[in-house]
Amino acid sequence: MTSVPNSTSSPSSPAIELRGVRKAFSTPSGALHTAVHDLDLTVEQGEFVAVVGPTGCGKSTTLTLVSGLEEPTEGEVMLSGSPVRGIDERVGFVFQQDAVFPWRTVLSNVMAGPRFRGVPKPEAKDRAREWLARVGLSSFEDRYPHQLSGGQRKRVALASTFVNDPSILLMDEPFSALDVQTRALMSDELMELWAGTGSSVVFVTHDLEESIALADQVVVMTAGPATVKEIFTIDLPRPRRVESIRLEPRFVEIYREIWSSLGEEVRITRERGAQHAA
Ligand SMILES: Nc1ncnc2c1ncn2[C@@H]1O[C@H](COP(=O)(O)OP(=O)(O)OP(=O)(O)O)[C@@H](O)[C@H]1O
Repeated sequence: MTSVPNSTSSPSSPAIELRGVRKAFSTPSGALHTAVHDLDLTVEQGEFVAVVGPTGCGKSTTLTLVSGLEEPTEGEVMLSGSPVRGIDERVGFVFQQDAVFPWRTVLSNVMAGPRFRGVPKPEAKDRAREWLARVGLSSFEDRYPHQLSGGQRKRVALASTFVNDPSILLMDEPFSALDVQTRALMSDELMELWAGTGSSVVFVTHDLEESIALADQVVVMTAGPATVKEIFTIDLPRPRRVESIRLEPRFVEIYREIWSSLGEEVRITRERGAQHAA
């Protein structure tokens, strides 16, 4: 997989654009399985977009296409106006599993990205320490990942991503392994870290409350193979705090609206599952 420099980017183009995208995988039996089809999606520069949809519909596949880890079978994926060709240095990832090196200290983990990108060691260390301070882990820099809590490991993963100054951030259920309270705290921290970076975020989640609390737009995908069913603009003011905003009447109203769209797709997926089981 090649790493592509960002010399052809255009600041006026959308950060991410998928046009008429289809992705089919070949299955072990030799058949083709279409994961996403007719997918058109635009994420503007600096926008936070959450993607929700029933299980197995194609949300992660959509992210892997944007990341350059997979190529579309049909259609185009563009980042800042230029087609995606392999993994792009402008893109940062945070997944459900913590992408940390278990044999490296916290500081060394956060320095890894800048070092890989050729930043001299003293500067990489300064930048890593700055981000560790932002995520409240300055006094943990000499620990190893196994000596941290799940929330702390997630903070290391966030610091390790933000330290590379990504213009695009792809997040695939990053907080789903955490307990409910830590999850809400991490969402608040993510919003604080993201504010002012100008980066565009695509955040995949199963949690509709989380998606509304975080995003500018919530994209509802259909039962698989996925396409975009509906896009909801979240007109809640920022800054937001997850625990208080979810009690606001407007939040509850938005939740109902989106659930009436998403719930239908979830039912379709469940019924299909029941038919397979029958
Ligand atoms: N590499 C692959 N080879 C074959 N099929 C795949 C591959 N990756 C994904 N799929 C299939 O494509 C479909 C979409 O998968 P994907 O992981 O994108 O769904 P998802 O919406 O992220 O699921 P979940 O919500 O459960 O995490 C599924 O039916 C899955 O089995």
